[in-house]
Amino acid sequence: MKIAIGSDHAGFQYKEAIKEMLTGLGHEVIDKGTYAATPSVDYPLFIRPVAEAVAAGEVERGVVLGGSGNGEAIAANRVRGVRCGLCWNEESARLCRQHNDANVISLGERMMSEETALKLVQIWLDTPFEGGRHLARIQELDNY
Ligand SMILES: O=C(CO)[C@H](O)[C@H](O)COP(=O)(O)O
Repeated sequence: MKIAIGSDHAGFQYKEAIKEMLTGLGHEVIDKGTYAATPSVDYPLFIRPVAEAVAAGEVERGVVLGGSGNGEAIAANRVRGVRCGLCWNEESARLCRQHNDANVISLGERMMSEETALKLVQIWLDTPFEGGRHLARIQELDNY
């Protein structure tokens, strides 16, 4: 799968770890930055390109990271066609695929261990969308 990834300074360390894991699993990863833990940078500048790549179909999925993941999810969801879920545990990662067909995941590096972050990305990648009653709901997001 082709996956775009981006973070600010606060998500940089996990971005690198997730990138390594995804590459090891055979995915093609497009890194939209930031490219170092310092200096401090503004997350919209690095998250927006991930979301736009997903919306344009250049990649199938996107991973965004920051300190909390909140602003990163907000930034990604400003792009039409993006459904970004902020995830904090295994169930939230599973549900954002099953119910929301989330094409972008947002994680907070200051909120969880690196091991958890890697696990949540794996779950989000492996879990299919349920469809059914959830299909009309996600369609209404764009049709409203
Ligand atoms: O999670 C974030 C936005 O939601 C940012 O990573 C966080 O706000 C950065 O904080 P600081 O400038 O204090 O390092």
